[in-house]
Amino acid sequence: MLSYQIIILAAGQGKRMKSDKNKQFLMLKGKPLIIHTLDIFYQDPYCQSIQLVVNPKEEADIQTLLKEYGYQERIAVVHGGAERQDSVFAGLAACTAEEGIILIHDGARPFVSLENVATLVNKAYEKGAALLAVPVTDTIKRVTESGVTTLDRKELWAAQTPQAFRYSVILHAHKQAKEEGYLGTDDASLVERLNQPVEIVQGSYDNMKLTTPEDVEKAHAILSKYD
Ligand SMILES: Nc1ccn([C@@H]2O[C@H](COP(=O)(O)OP(=O)(O)OP(=O)(O)O)[C@@H](O)[C@H]2O)c(=O)n1
Ligand SMILES: C[C@](O)(CO)[C@H](O)COP(=O)(O)O
Repeated sequence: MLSYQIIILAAGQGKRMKSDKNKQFLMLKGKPLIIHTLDIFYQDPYCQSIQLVVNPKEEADIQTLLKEYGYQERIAVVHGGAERQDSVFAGLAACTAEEGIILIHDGARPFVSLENVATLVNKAYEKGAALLAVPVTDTIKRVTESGVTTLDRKELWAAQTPQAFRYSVILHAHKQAKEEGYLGTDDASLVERLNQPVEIVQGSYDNMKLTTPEDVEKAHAILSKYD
């Protein structure tokens, strides 16, 4: 098994969660969301280092949490930017070893399995870029000025994180996107637009991102399965 570095993103505003505090501080079964996510990678012996990207205004609260949960080794706190892509770029710039495999993961996805992470890392090593994704279960309509059409569901996958890359591949893709003013909704899309191969690794529907208040109930249900 190969080791990897990971960038964990927690510098967003969590606006869609409509909560009084940022979503990474939301308590799930007595523990903050961001700690649930960190727990996963802290127990992985193949995780060499963590760049935790945060909003500078929340750094003090994050540092308090890291101290409380004893997470101070192998972790560096980095300041994020206005867009998710800016935060990833800050994380990439802060990576210590500028080679090997780098994972990029949403702090708001606390249920990824280490089994899926291991498959993903191997695939990225082999192909340069890979992401976890799940087949879309809805019927998806494309709505444009010329009307409504139905996309072929067999071809549709919902992108998740982690997404994994050889460091040189993702750094180059981010630099190109920055230069050209391109803003993507994930990191794999920055590699795709350079016509470089990106592989899908089938993940789990449990690897949800907590985005809206309804997701908190779903997250509690997932956690209950492991009680
Ligand atoms: N400028 C940003 C924006 C997002 N993120 C992180 O990227 C992940 C996925 O983003 P999303 O769920 O969209 O989070 P927010 O941007 O915080 O949510 P919202 O769009 O509702 O404000 C989150 O863990 C979030 O903290 C980040 O590090 N920096
Ligand atoms: C990369 C990602 O997880 C894709 O699902 C991303 O964080 C999506 O963010 P969004 O703002 O909820 O599209």
